Amino acid sequence: MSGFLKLNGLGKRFGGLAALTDVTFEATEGKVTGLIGPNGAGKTTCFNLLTGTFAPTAGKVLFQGKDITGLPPHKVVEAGLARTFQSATTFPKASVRENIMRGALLRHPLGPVASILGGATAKRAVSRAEETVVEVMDALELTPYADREAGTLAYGHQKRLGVAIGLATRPRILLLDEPAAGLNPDEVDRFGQMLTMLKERFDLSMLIVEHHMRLIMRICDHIVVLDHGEMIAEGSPAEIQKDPRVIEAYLGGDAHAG
Ligand SMILES: Nc1ncnc2c1ncn2[C@@H]1O[C@H](COP(=O)(O)OP(=O)(O)OP(=O)(O)O)[C@@H](O)[C@H]1O
Repeated sequence: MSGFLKLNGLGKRFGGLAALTDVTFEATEGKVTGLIGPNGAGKTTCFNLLTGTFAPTAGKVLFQGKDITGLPPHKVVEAGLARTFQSATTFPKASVRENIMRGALLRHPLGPVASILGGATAKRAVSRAEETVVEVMDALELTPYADREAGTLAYGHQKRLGVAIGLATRPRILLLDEPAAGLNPDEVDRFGQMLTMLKERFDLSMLIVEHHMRLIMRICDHIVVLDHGEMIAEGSPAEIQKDPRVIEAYLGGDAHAG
């Protein structure tokens, strides 16, 4: 099976609850794929299966031809697939620069021997990571806040830091989990422009879970819709907007359309 990021018959049960059933789609290289659906549809579960937080109970995940099903999170990152988080900062007491540096060192960890002995390889890895941090801070307009404690940043900047940490792992595909949640409409628009710019600048593919429909419709090339753990539609933004099953899922549920 060829393809970029392929989910094949993916399923997850939590005890008696089928959180995800037989989900099959592909996120294409160089494109932005949206994953949408009402609350409880299974979007976060799907992300957790892709990033190694949980192992699926059925199906496979293939990334660039390699079976990454059930790999632990650090192996998934090494394979080139990174996620950002809904709550932005992992280390609120560390500076913005240090937080991003942790991301940069995740993809190419120094390893215990190199860390202890230092040496040319370790120095090269650190200087490569430092270059990445500078580039990522610049792209996300976080350079002025480099030395600020991450936990003291304004909310919108914390969201950007969440993206920056994922981006610093130099992924081939970035998974964004509700990156615009809690932003005001102007901030959402700016965020959308920023994501489009990041995609070009870092030659990225993206898979994005988001409730802000305007943002999704504007930036996605392809959209997959889940409802009650099952795929009910996929297609272009124009196709999805007029799909009767999608309209019914949203009108019948308690989703907020943003
Ligand atoms: N760790 C877990 N243990 C048990 N049930 C879970 C767990 N994680 C998710 N679920 C259940 O799986 C279903 C799908 O949840 P999930 O969080 O994936 O949906 P979602 O589409 O991301 O929702 P939202 O838009 O509200 O974030 C829900 O019924 C949820 O209660």
